[in-house]
Amino acid sequence: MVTTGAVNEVVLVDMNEALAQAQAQDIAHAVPFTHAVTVRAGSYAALEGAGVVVLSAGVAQKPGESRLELLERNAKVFGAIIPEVLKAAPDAVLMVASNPVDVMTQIATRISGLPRNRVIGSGTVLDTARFRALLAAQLAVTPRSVHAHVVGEHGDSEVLLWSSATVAGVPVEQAADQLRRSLTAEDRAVIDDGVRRAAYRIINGKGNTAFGIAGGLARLVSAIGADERMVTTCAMLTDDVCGVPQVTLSLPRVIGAGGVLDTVLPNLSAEEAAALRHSAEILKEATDGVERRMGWSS
Ligand SMILES: NC(=O)C1=CN([C@@H]2O[C@H](COP(=O)(O)OP(=O)(O)OC[C@H]3O[C@@H](n4cnc5c(N)ncnc54)[C@H](O)[C@@H]3O)[C@@H](O)[C@H]2O)C=CC1
Ligand SMILES: CC(=O)C(=O)O
Repeated sequence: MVTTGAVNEVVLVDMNEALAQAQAQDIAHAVPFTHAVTVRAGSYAALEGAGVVVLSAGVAQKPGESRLELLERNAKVFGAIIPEVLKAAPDAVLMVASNPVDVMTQIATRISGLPRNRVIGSGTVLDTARFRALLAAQLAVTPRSVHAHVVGEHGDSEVLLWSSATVAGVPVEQAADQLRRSLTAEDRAVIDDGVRRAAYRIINGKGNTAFGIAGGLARLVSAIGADERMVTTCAMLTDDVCGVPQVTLSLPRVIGAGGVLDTVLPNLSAEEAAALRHSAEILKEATDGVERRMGWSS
């Protein structure tokens, strides 16, 4: 957020106050090279007046662990922090990054009692970026010129929408022919694996992922601040996804002042629709289970 100038103030809150102080100082020392942003650490009270509060507290995956395995631990953390956040910043948009992000977004929606469009999960904003980056490299164009989306879970069951992926409005298979680049079934399988397994590979190599999600969160925050009506994939509690009711997952959403303003359902092939339904069912089961166990079922 500091490097993009998306905001004019960043406050870091963490139960490890020394860590928050140290991170705030380190980040503040980059400010002279970037934008006029104030960066400081503080208590929950320091969030007063915040336009967006990013929730990234909790535990992260260890090498080999899936996102869904973090569920119970992070649900308890959200039970503790969300009331504190809302006491200080009752008008903020909540942006959830903690994993498993789709389920955590639904939990945040329930605990906060806020309208669902004010509780956004980063969801597949990162997977969509990974898809665009890998597809762009394959086609030798810049990622910004590739329009392609990943929908469903931010996790193992996510769905790469190949059927609607385009460059200059041209379906990617045809674009690849015109650009004299290979995009065979094997190439597509490598890209699919590169997107779906990216977090596992990065966590194996460096212990966490940080820069990609930071880029995605900063982009979402700036779209809210500038009331941009930017369309990007992110997660929100949704009435019906391919026949699965009341499930939180990612679809392309219109982001502006106040959070999610609208949703666009892309055209799906029969295979993509079946995969999205499967992803929705996995998330529905995980969310219903944790809500029951935590006594939050309505
Ligand atoms: N949505 C996405 O695409 C991504 C999500 N993540 C998720 O974000 C979360 C954080 O990841 P990292 O920053 O790598 O982990 P981390 O372990 O470095 O940071 C988590 C922080 O939460 C704090 N914390 C824990 N319980 C707390 C509480 N009750 N109150 C206040 N602070 C508390 C800890 O002190 C720690 O500093 C994880 O769940 C991770 O899986 C990480 C990267 C990408
Ligand atoms: C950690 C995580 O969710 C990611 O990098 O995709």
